[in-house]
Amino acid sequence: MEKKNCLILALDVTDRENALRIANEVSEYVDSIKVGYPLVLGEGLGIVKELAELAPVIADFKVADIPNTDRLICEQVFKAGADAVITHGFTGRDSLDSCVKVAEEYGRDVYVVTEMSHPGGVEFFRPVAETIAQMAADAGATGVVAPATRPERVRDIRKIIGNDLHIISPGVGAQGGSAADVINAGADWVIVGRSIYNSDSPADAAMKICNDMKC
Ligand SMILES: O=C1C[C@H](C(=O)O)N([C@@H]2O[C@H](COP(=O)(O)O)[C@@H](O)[C@H]2O)C(=O)N1
Repeated sequence: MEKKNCLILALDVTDRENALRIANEVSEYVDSIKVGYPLVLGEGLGIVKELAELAPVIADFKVADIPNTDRLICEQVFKAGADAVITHGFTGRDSLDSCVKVAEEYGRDVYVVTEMSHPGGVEFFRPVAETIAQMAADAGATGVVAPATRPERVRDIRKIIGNDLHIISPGVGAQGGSAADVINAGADWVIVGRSIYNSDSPADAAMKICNDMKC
């Protein structure tokens, strides 16, 4: 993913028409579009290829199964046209290796969740987030997901993974995180959904976030 504006749109709408409208409106401001279960369950995996015409697509399926099932999921994700996949790390090194292997076969990217951004993210992820981050680095993942709601955790995780891996950071706006603060803490991109797609002007909302970050 080329870094231009440091902004990833989390397109968590559930209908194709709205998704394509918003994606077209903000495409000049976003480096990537993250698509997850809400849109894919609503419209099918075909939406990935349509959106990939506008920007690289990150498939956020939080892949978290045994290695063989992870392999099958990642193969479908990349065949559908996604440039990257988001996986969990708590399922262990063998499952992550399976995702990374498929990504390497397709020349695509893998991002690993370390600590989630919502309040519950500290209950079980907090104690293992650094271990998962180190595993992601050791396994050759492209990067990790770390919480914009806790910029200090992004600093901690950056110390673990060094500067070779990317940090993509959700939790800006609707969850209370600041785009500028988390970029200053070491994130490479922020992931923003509701503050953009629920705005009366998604393009203006995206532009303002980009201006705030000055990345
Ligand atoms: O810890 C995580 C992991 C996960 C992710 O990015 O992998 N996300 C996703 O990031 C987006 C934030 O949306 P909004 O809150 O701006 O509307 C949503 O698509 C969430 O599913 C998090 O919010 N926190």
